[in-house]
This record gives sequence, C-alpha cells and structure tokens, in this order.
Amino acid sequence: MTKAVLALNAGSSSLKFALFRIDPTDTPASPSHRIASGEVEGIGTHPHFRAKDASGKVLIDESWDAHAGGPDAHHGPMATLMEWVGQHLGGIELMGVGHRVVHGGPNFIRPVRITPDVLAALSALTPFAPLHQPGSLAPARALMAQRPDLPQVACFDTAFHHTMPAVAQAQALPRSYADKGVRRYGFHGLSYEYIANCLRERAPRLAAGRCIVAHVGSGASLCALHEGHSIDTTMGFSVLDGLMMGTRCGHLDPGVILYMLKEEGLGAAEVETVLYHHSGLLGMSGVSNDMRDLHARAAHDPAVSAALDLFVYRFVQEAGMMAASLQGLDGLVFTAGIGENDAIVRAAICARLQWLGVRLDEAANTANSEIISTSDSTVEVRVIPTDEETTIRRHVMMCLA
Ligand SMILES: Nc1ncnc2c1ncn2[C@@H]1O[C@H](COP(=O)(O)OP(=O)(O)O)[C@@H](O)[C@H]1O
Ligand SMILES: CC(=O)OP(=O)(O)O
Ligand SMILES: [Mg+2]
Repeated sequence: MTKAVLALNAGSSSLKFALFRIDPTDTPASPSHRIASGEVEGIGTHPHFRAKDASGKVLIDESWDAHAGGPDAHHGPMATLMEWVGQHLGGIELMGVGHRVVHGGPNFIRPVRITPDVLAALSALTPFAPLHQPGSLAPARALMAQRPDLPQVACFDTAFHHTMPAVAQAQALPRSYADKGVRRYGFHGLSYEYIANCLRERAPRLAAGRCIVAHVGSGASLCALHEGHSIDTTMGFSVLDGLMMGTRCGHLDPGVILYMLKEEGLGAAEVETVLYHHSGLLGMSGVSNDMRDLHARAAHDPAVSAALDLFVYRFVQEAGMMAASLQGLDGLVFTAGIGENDAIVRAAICARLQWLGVRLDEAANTANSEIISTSDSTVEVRVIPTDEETTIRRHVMMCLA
C-alpha cells in the first residue's frame, strides 16, 4: 500500500517540511518522490504558511493570527500543518514523521524512534546546543501530545560525524571535560550524508577518495570525507566553531570571550547573543547577513568588502586544515544557500585554492553547472544542491522498517 513520510526541519522560529510518497516497492535507498514542501515562518509572532508541489505550483500561501509564543509556540502551527497534510494526502496513510535534531550528544549515533524517554534524554542535551535544541524538539513534543499513535523518528545532525577518529573529537582541555561530553561533535550531518550518497551514484572516484564538502548556508561548515565517511569537520563542540557565518563568528581566540566577560562585564547571555547573532557577515559588515545584499554593496562600502574578504580567507584556511586531515584532496563539493548559488564567492575561494590543485572553469561556475573545475584540475569541484529532508525520509524508513 502506498504510504507517506513527513520530514520536519525546525529552527527557532521556522519549520521547514517536505512530504514524500512511499510506494510499496520503495526501499530507504530508492529515489524520493516529493509530494509537497514548504515552511511555516514567524512561529510565536506572525505565522505564515507556504507550500508548493514538486513542480513548484503554490498549494497554500497564508498568514494566520499570532499564536502563543514560548515553549508552546509550536502547538498551533503543528496542529494546522498536520491538518493540511491530512487533507492533502487524501486516503494515503502517514507512516511516520522524521525530525532534524541538531544535537544527539555522545550516545545518539543513529536515527531513533521518539518515545517520552528519548525526548527527555534529548532535552537534557540542551546545554550543548542552547539555541538550536529546544526548537528541534518542540514540534516532536507538540505532535506526541496531538498524535500519540504516529511514529516519530529523531534524525541527528551530529550522528554522521561519529566516524571521526578520537583525535579529531578531542580538545586540549582537562580530561574531566571530555568525561562530561564536552568534545568535538560536528553538525550538518544530514546534509553531508545526502551529499556522500550522491557522490556514490554520480562521482564514484570522489566517493572512494578524499573530498571536502562545504555546506555554506546561513550556518556553514566543512566536512572532510574519506571514502564517504566523515574524518573531520570544522564545527566542533557547538555550531559556533569553524567558518565565518551569516551571524556567527566561527573560530575565535577564547581570550576574546574572557575579555568580554572580565573587561566589558558582559553576562553569559550577552556574550551568547554577540557570538551567535551579532557576528559573522552581519557583524563585520554592519549591514546584512545575506550574500546577495553584500555583493550589491561591496563596491562602495569598505566594511562590506572587508567582511567578504574575511569570509573567503577563513574558508580557505579551514579548507587547508581539512586537506591536511585528509592528507591530500581529490574533490571539493559546494552545497547549501551560498555554496549552490554564489558563483562570485566560489570563484574567490577556488582562486585561493590553486595551490591544492584546484582549477576553476569560469563559464561552468557562472552557469552553476554541476562540475565547475576544468578537465586538467587535479581537484574535481562540484556544485550539488543538498536535500536534508531526503536524508530524514531515508532515516524514517530505516528506523520503522
Ligand atoms: N542566489 C543567491 N546568491 C548568493 N547567496 C545566496 C543566494 N540565495 C541564497 N543565498 C545565501 O544563502 C543563505 C541561506 O542559506 P540556506 O542554506 O538556505 O540557510 P538555512 O538553511 O540555514 O536557512 C542566505 O543567507 C544567503 O546568504
Ligand atoms: C547546525 C547549524 O548550524 O544549522 P543551520 O545551518 O541550519 O543554522
Ligand atoms: Mg540549513
């Protein structure tokens, strides 16, 4: 019997979703059939619900009255989304719902069926991802109250990196911190798993070799893929580490945090706001965290061009680190909002990676082609759109099989 899977990717104030048809002969590895996808934005303030079908036709585009904020903010949107999904599926049964959960901690290294105990264990990881974990779990909690019969699966951003060797997970702190789970985890794993699977199908040489995958969206990280497995990544204990991002600082001398605390008298919450929300492209440019705005202003605003320069410089430095972890490089894959769309940033990065053997095909890059390196480039450079929801669909099918 044909069934369906709903994949949810929740942020603090938005909820992206994709609805997939699952045919009786489908396996987790089969190509996915997307029925609809969309998002609810403005949760807790002015929710706005948009969805389109696989061909891009708009199915709904509506604002609702403001719902409650706070911990219950997801209840109204989840109920309305589930009602819409129910109407939209006609008679097709929903076999399960999968959630992107940002942090799985040391123990959740594969997708897991959500029970009240699992939800409690995941809530206990909130101190590890204070700004992401509550938003990840709120839709699951709301749905468990509304539809206790419906199987739900947690799919972790951290899990893909559990293959990192111990040395890449370690931090040079007193051992007691590692015992408390304060170590390097890495994130964006649902995206990296999707790209690793694409490489197996489309680029077997890269899948079997040494590749840097660059997930560059509003959050950004690099993954060092060796034979399809993560052996290193630029985000660490938290989603703050590594690359410069839209509003997050990326790698920072910890002495700066001590300066903020001791000399400026900032409280922990204020430091958190600076590092997560007021830094990165937004903080340095003073204008925007969106690459499209920044390119439009770079020519006549020195603060904007300095921010763009650092963004590229930091990427290239971190890519050098990943290449060192891999002991060489066969491929580079760009994905997510900036990676998939921004030919200017890709060109600036590739120009500074020539020492590693990268040669860019300018025309292919400008056209956002899948292969953007020249045929004599020793590093093959690709642009592959990511699809975290397809990984969630696969995890739900594996977990509920
Ligand atoms: N056409 C484009 N050109 C350049 N940058 C783009 C384009 N479209 C999106 N972006 C960048 O992608 C970012 C969003 O990336 P995305 O992967 O969608 O983030 P998230 O999933 O974390 O919300 C935007 O902030 C913007 O900087
Ligand atoms: C893990 C993370 O940083 O996620 P996002 O890029 O969606 O903010
Ligand atoms: Mg994203």
